[in-house]
Amino acid sequence: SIALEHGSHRLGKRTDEMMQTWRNYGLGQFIHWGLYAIPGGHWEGKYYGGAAEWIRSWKDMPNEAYDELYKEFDPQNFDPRAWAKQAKSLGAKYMIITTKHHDGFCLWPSEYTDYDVTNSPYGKDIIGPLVEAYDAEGIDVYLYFSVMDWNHLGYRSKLETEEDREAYEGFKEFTRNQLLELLDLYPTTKGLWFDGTWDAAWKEQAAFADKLETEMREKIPGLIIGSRFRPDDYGNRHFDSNGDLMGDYEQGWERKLPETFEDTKGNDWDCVMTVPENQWGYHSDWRGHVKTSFELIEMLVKSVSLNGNFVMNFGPDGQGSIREEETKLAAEIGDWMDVNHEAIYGCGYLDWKKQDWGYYTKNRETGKVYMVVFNRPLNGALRVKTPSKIGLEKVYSLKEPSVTYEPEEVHKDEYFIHLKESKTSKGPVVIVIEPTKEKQQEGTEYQK
Ligand SMILES: COc1ccc([C@@H]2N[C@@H](C)[C@@H](O)[C@H]2O)cc1
Repeated sequence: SIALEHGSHRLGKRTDEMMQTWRNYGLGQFIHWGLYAIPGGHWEGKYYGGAAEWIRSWKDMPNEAYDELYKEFDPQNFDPRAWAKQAKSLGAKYMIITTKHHDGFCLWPSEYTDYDVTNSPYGKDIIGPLVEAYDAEGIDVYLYFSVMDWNHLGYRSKLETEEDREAYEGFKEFTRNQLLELLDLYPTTKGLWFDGTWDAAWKEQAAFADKLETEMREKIPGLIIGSRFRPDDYGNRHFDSNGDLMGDYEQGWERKLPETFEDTKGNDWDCVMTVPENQWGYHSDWRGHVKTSFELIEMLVKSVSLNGNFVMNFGPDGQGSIREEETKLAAEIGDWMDVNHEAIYGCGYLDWKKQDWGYYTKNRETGKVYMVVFNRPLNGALRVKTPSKIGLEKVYSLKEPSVTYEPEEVHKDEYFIHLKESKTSKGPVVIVIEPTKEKQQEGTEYQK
């Protein structure tokens, strides 16, 4: 292997309490909110087809016009307790909030820049009340932070001249100051979700990022930081030059999902997902495919079945309101979670053969197996193939445990479970299997 000073510092998974808690979340809420929500994907009557939070990079909108928007930021409808209550009913166990997106505007009162909420008409901290409201609902808070910062004069995407390098040193110090400031101001933060770290300039900062990550972890022991923060000695991110995972979990699944367990390399991971095809910040005119609650529930279940967390994005509008499409989805998904959360929280991958009817999840604590059925077979028979020596002790409906099933053994270690569930149930049906304990191989019995 290649000698690295700033590569992965840990082989294998973190097994501490905070990471176990993270692993068992299942469902999270992403919130993208900032100045970009004011134009909402339009400028001077023109429609912007890109991601709304990237409108500053649109040729039809001058940077100067965007950079004046902070003078209009006054979200009188902002109600953090309402947001937190909605997230609770959705069933989210954690929330990731954009403290600073690529535009550099800070939703918290930062000592290190004037480009923050205190200099907007709104004038008050946004992050603090959000952290408080979500903590009160028992939803863990994580802070999204973009290293790339279009507002800071020292930011560079690449370091070509001596002047670049000097300016960038100031930018690095500014970045460190802001991150340590965030952890001081919001000490109940459980982790950081980094973005904007693909630039060549940042990829040269292995030593700086490594030291800073260590400092942040010292400030909040157990802090959870994904693979997207630091580059290794050769500028490799997510996986170091030896192929080992950087950070505590893989942060590579943005608007896409792994297909197989092999795709996850057995690591912890999260998938962050937009409701439309590609809008994180508020866009007032969603075009193209908007996902239904069935699609989002399937992505959630698929994520959990492959040992990942699924983080659904919300983009509040410029006044601080959650749009009606997201409110409707939160209610629909929440209704399904009310009945079926046992198949999500604390669950993960089960190594039984994947079947066409849907996904298995396994509760890590109890060993209970959940069949989440998205595709009812025409013959109503759900095929289950277990590893040899594992039987199906008890099988019943999660929603109505009095509805039990007698599996029909159709081959060795292969069964049909004949669906009885009423077709009226909205969303996928979940069947619980309590598998028989693996029978001891002969001779392995310890002497009594
Ligand atoms: C270069 O392509 C992208 C795509 C999306 C992003 C940001 N990551 C998502 C989590 C959103 O914050 C999006 O703006 C950045 C660069």
